[in-house]
Amino acid sequence: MLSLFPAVPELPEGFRYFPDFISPHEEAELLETVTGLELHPFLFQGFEARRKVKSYGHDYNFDSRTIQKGKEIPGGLKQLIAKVADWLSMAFEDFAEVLVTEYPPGAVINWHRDAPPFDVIAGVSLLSNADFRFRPYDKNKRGRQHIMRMNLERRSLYIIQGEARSEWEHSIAPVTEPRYSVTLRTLRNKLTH
Ligand SMILES: O=C(O)CCC(=O)C(=O)O
Ligand SMILES: [Fe+2]
Repeated sequence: MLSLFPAVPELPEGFRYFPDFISPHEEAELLETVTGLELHPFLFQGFEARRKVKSYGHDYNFDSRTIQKGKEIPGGLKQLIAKVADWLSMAFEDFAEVLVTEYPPGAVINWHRDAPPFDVIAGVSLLSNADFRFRPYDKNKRGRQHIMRMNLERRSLYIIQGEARSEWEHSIAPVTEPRYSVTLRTLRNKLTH
């Protein structure tokens, strides 16, 4: 049963985790959609990461640090977006950006906070589990004991907002099996175009 009570109370404030947010059938349908998309290696300051991405709705450019209107959201993702919006009592349109990421075996996402223009982050995991980590953003508060780890299960949903968004960074350790994620993000300030 899905419940609004956080399943992982010891993780940072503002992080919520809901295992089995989608059914195996919904996961299979989403996998059909995401494996049919043309993803490209994530590029940052000329460095090519092993994970592949594609964003829809709006695009954040990491080099110019600006946000622009992007590609149309694929039909096969719309039901998921509606389900997440419903679950959070938000509107479909609140999710300005939809990011699809593919992690081939060995791929990671390094320590980061998501880009400043975004506000709430919702992540759905597909195909395999991941070793998801948090550490304080403030270097002075960091130590080995401050890394919090959790097993992010396939078909789960997580939400990052509040302190988990502003005071903590997150990362994913090298995956051992292929994994996909669909990340939905709201904007801090509504765009005028
Ligand atoms: O794959 C995930 O669930 C995490 C993705 C992520 O942290 C990001 O794209 O900012
Ligand atoms: Fe992130």
